[in-house]
Amino acid sequence: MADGEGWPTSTDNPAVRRLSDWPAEPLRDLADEFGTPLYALDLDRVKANTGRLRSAFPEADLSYAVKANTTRPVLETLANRGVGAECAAAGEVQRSLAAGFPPHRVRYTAVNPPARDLDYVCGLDDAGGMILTVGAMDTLNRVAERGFDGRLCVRINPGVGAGHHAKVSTGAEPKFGVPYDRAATVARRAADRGFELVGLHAHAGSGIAGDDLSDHRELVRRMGTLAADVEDRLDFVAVGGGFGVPYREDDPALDLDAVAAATREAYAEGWRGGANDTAPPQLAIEPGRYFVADAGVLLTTVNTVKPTPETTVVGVDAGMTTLVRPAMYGSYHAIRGLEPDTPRRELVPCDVSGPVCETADVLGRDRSLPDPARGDLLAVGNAGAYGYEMSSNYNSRPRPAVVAVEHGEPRLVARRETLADVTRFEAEAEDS
Ligand SMILES: Cc1ncc(COP(=O)(O)O)c(C=O)c1O
Ligand SMILES: N[C@@H](CCCC[NH3+])C(=O)O
Repeated sequence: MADGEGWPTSTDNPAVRRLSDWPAEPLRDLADEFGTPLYALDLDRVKANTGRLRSAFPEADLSYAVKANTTRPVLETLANRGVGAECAAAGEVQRSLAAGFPPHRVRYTAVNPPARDLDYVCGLDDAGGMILTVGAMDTLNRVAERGFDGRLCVRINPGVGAGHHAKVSTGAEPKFGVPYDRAATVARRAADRGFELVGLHAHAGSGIAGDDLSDHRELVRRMGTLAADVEDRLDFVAVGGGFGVPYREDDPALDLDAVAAATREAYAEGWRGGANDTAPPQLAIEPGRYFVADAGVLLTTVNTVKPTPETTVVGVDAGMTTLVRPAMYGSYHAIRGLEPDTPRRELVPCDVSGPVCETADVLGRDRSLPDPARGDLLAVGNAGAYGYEMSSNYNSRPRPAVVAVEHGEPRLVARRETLADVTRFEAEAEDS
């Protein structure tokens, strides 16, 4: 592929990139060169998404929820643009530091943190300025036991949640954060114990849609009120991520400016409700999906076509071990045929199914695809977020490869696993 050719450019910055917007030929070239199943990531789109977040929220501190996609080029791209890293585990902290996020731009949000995670984070020599977010008094005690003397943030359970599925609505789930009515006390206690309390944090859930921002507003309002109740001067109030992207081809794009306006208004309302006439702490946001979802597609090859009385089953080489979201949440991902003659083929109702021995292993049900044939290449949309990241070795399936494209130039970022990789961590049988 020649430089800049074939891919929508980063200067072309529409609010959404749909699967139908991806040019077919460069995707076919990638599949030819790297094989399938293959995740393809367009780094220029990640940059464009970053630009849109920045212009909608110019006043906010912007972090990336690393869990959405931890591949090295994505992390490097965002670290180079001054975005912070919001991490959910020691491994994410390690990856973020290695990719160049300065420690003071890294936050570790510890949810029931395993001892090994706390040992790693509290023991970092070069952790200067890193922020540890705790969501329970018990976690605060464990952090204190390890002599943590860095910056601290308290995660709040705001009592309102939102999200595309109950399984990812976190805001009201007792597991996450200090209950709202105890939060000011816990925050004050942390400050009294000598911790440098710099922030408060909450996250409603993942996949907030634009048509109903009431829960998001309520969360932000409550956080504004709480910030005013905490006597210590805070640097920031993080109101999470969760900005949704359109998964169906005709879903409307999220109106980011409207989300930003609602966030701003609700924050000011909460802060003023606390009868405080000083400026509030800086707002902080930490989207994951929004940065990367539409920057990625999953390429997969048809290996079986089976007409049945109900539908045509289209067997492909990617499945729930490659992309688990359809099986896990019933999520919809657009699927498109990429063969040059697809426009001339008749549309056929299909189920696109993977190779795993589970009924849930269907990437798309009741889809209309150009009359499928063995060897056809298909693309699955919005695969940049929580795709490769949630892939697994179930059924002893090797994980797919990942390729990143920047200015039209592809480079392999994760090689395809082999059968030998699948058993590489097995302890050798002891000689008897
Ligand atoms: C604490 C926290 N912050 C940010 C995110 C990012 O969410 P999303 O990828 O939906 O923006 C998540 C995941 O839901 C999260 O748990
Ligand atoms: N993994 C979820 C979203 C993130 C949940 C983490 N809090 C998804 O694919 O939609």
